[in-house]
Amino acid sequence: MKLSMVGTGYVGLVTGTCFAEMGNSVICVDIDENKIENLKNGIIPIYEPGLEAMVKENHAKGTLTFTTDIKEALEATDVIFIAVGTPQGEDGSADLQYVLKVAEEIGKHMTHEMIVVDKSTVPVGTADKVKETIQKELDKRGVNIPFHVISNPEFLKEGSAIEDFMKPDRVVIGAESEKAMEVMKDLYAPFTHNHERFIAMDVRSAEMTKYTANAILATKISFMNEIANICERVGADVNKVRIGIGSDSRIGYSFIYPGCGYGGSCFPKDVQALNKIAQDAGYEPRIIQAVEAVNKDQKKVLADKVVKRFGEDLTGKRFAIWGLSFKPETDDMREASSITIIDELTKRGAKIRAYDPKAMEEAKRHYLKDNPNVEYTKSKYDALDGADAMLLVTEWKEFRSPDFDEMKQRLGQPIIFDGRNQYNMEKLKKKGFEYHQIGVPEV
Ligand SMILES: NC(=O)c1ccc[n+]([C@@H]2O[C@H](COP(=O)([O-])OP(=O)(O)OC[C@H]3O[C@@H](n4cnc5c(N)ncnc54)[C@H](O)[C@@H]3O)[C@@H](O)[C@H]2O)c1
Ligand SMILES: O=c1ccn([C@@H]2O[C@H](COP(=O)(O)OP(=O)(O)O[C@H]3O[C@H](CO)[C@@H](O)[C@H](O)[C@H]3O)[C@@H](O)[C@H]2O)c(=O)[nH]1
Repeated sequence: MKLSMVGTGYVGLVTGTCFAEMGNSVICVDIDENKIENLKNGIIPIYEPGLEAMVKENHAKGTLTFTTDIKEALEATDVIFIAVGTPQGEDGSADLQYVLKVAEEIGKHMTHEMIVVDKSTVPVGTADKVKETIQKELDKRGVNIPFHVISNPEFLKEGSAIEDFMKPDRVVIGAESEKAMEVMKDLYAPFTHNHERFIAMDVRSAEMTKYTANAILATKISFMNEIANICERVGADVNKVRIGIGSDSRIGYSFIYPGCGYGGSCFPKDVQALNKIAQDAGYEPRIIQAVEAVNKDQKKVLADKVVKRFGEDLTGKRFAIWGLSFKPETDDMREASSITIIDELTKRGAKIRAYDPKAMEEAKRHYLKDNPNVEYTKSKYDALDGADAMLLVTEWKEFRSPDFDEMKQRLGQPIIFDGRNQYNMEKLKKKGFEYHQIGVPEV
């Protein structure tokens, strides 16, 4: 099939590349000239395991091409995906300006019948807005070209995006047009043929499915963080409670890991967008509001523990931070808990030495660029030298089994605040560490 992908970010680049890998011909479009130029030269804008090799291979074969010209893409293809950002607007709602701008461009330049697939996460009713926008442009041109707008929300996770896309739990398509639904079935057949994973529905339900999936996952995390906060106040250990409940298959083990809050480009904005969708429809969504409120506080919990241990004034103190990205296996810093934690510590006078396997450039360039109290180190151990404590914020694999003897030698004081409950409490205590976790009573 001949496809275009508008927006070559995490979703667009991964989706376009995976479709090309399955033998389709894909044109990726982005307004960011620098990004497109880099992609043409084999420079990948994001870190995502397995992506670079796949992009280069398909680009070399000519099945994956890059352009800033949507006109060229519209002329050469029959299906166009919209995969641009839908960031949080000032009132919490999803900002649709990028999606509608693409719709406008489609209406201005389409030359033949097109299937327009919305892959961005958008509020219920957006497909209608996309349709109206395209139609308005066609009317201005005085042409009558048929088109179908359908919804195909994306469920991939950063850090395992290729794997998630290649082996999806499900593919959700919302479409009113049978013709468009059949085209989508054919397109996704190589990804869904082993099991019945293709789920067809109406457009509005498909749009709502995406927000519901993210909101329930975020709810599990905030719920478990709340349980963790209760556990440590009543002398229970959330690590044991987690295993105790996960063994019930109705509850399950996934997404019940407590920690220093959820981040990323999706949960924070999508939970708030769902709140706004509900309010606009005249409903006050109390659970969803609580999920967001608990998460906001949870991002401060690790810093609160440091303050409780060292006092409000942290002048003259230095802390090592292990992990900056919002989760392992990505360089994405959007809404990362590390930003809140570092801000809480440095505003009280502390200095930070941070290490992350992939996200330090991103942190330096954007997210922590205005904070002069943060230094970056070449290795995880270098961050420890003389520090008053180490804070583990992101559970990268290389932090899972560190050399605790070297850590003890390097740290000024053998103190660890673990925001992801990675180590064995008894063993660390025997080695002479003071070790703090989330949801475990302080002794
Ligand atoms: N990141 C994820 O893991 C993930 C997963 C599922 C769904 N989503 C959703 O997918 C959408 C895209 O997210 P993302 O993380 O890939 O975003 P992103 O910010 O990484 O990428 C968006 C890209 O769109 C480009 N763009 C903006 N306007 C454009 C235009 N008019 N024409 C062409 N290109 C344009 C930008 O330059 C950018 O490269 C969002 O709605 C998001 O909520 C994201
Ligand atoms: O038990 C858990 C699981 C996750 N997290 C945190 O939750 C955040 C999000 O993690 P994850 O869901 O793995 O990453 P994302 O790449 O943001 O993926 C989510 O958001 C995407 C964008 O909408 C969806 O497509 C995915 O299905 C959905 O999992 C991270 O900060 C994690 O540290 C926890 O604190 N505890």
